[in-house]
Amino acid sequence: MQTFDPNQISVPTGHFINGALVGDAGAETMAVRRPSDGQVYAQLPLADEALVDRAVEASWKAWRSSDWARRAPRDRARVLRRWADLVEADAPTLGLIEAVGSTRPVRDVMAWDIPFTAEGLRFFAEYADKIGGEVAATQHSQLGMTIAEPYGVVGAITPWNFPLVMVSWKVGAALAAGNAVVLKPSELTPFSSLRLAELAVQAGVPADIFNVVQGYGHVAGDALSRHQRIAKMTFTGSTRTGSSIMATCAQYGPKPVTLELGGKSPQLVFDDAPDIDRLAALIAGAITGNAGQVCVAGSRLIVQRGIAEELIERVAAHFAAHRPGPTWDAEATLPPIISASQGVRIDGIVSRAKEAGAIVRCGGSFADIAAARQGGAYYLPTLLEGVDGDNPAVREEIFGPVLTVQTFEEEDEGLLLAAHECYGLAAGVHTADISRALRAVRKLEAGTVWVNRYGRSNDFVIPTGGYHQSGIGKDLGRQAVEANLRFKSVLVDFAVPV
Ligand SMILES: NC(=O)C1=CN([C@@H]2O[C@H](COP(=O)(O)OP(=O)(O)OC[C@H]3O[C@@H](n4cnc5c(N)ncnc54)[C@H](O)[C@@H]3O)[C@@H](O)[C@H]2O)C=CC1
Ligand SMILES: O=Cc1ccc(S(=O)(=O)O)cc1
Repeated sequence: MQTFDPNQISVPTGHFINGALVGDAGAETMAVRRPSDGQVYAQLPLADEALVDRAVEASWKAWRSSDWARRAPRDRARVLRRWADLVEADAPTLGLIEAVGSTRPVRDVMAWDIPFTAEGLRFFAEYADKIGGEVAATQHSQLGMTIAEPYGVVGAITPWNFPLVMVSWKVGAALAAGNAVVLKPSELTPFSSLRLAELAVQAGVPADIFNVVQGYGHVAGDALSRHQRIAKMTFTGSTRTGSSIMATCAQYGPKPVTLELGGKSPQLVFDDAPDIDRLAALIAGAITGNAGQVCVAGSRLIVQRGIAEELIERVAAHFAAHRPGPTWDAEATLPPIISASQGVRIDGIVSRAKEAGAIVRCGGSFADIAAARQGGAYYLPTLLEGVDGDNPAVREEIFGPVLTVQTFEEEDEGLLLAAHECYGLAAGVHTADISRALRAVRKLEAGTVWVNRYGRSNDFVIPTGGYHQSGIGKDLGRQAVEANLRFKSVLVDFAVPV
């Protein structure tokens, strides 16, 4: 059953500058495809350096001349809350723009992405007046203090896997702290952020305080990172691109970066893990959700031998039960891969994994369904056994529904397997033994450790971010707001006669 007709959805296109959609007559454009069936559904103007400069200069002028940074934080908070309300009210439009152009099934967009976008904005609104400077312990004739101040214009570059949610996390934190933002969304999912920007203006965000430029990463994203008026960059995406942005920020600044990057997150399961049925569903869901296109996807199952076969069998049964299909198919449970080339990349890693000894327990190929024959890419949930730490499927971020399995006998052996040579984004630990769980929490080198659960709740106060090559800094939490503030030290000598 089809929940909406993708051919009936029209999307806003262009850049968003000075509170309105902006075309760019004569500019190069790109055909944007629906991931679900590979069909071109809109054209996107591509920003060059001059367009990026125009958007950033406009934001900088607005930041200097409007009262956005100077008004009481609670007044910014009120605008963000209104924005959140508009996002929820606009779900019938915003949600369909998101679902038609991304890998997010419309059911999930309405139940998760829209509420998470709105609640994320509310969370940052609540923090707007909660973070301040401090009074220092100085001699009594002096007053020493720090004052929290916004940076100015923050540059944000976001990925395609959760287009709306990622934008709300980056932009919400920066605006709450009193910054202006110029956003470059992924060129693969560019449109929902335009609608979000329209709603921001309706909510009362002053013109040019939130601008959006569209285009390729190596052109528009690079121009944004290099721009002299961009005081800080925040990015989510691959480790490779994050490193390149950081190098650019060092060369053209230096300016600070927040980077939320790749992962290869382990699910460490002990023999005594509670409720094997629930656990199997959780392990399967953590790698098939959004077809594995999640930075914190639980992509490596590391399981103690006593429970291994029973768990693997149940996880494989969940995998086999999936029904791939377009984001508008009400019965589909597995969404598409974002693009044909990403599909080829996933299949390439699986092929190399097999050459290196991996045994395919299930999946291991594209799904042959009608939407795939039209041009969508669907990869079957894949379970790979017989892998060691050198196998490409264990080492490389796949960003698809591919789970590797490794088994162990002793706790230390399991913890050793869970450690990855470069990534440290998230980890799951499953055991009924609280001491063992806490030992694992201490030993795992990961930015987030979930015990007997996996994945985010709506506790936005818990930050997300990686260790090692999985990133620098945090999205969400108090830390995300702090990362959008700089602290000025002030010392007043009031013993001086004036
Ligand atoms: N951590 C996460 O949530 C994500 C991780 N990835 C990983 O990255 C792999 C490749 O996917 P891509 O879409 O190519 O990721 P990417 O990291 O290259 O792209 C993410 C964003 O960065 C921009 N970008 C690309 N090159 C840039 C540059 N030189 N300067 C500034 N901005 C630039 C893109 O336009 C997009 O907006 C995936 O297979 C996956 O492993 C991808 C998306 C999200
Ligand atoms: O892929 C992006 C992403 C998804 C979820 C989370 S978390 O569950 O909040 O850690 C973080 C990033």
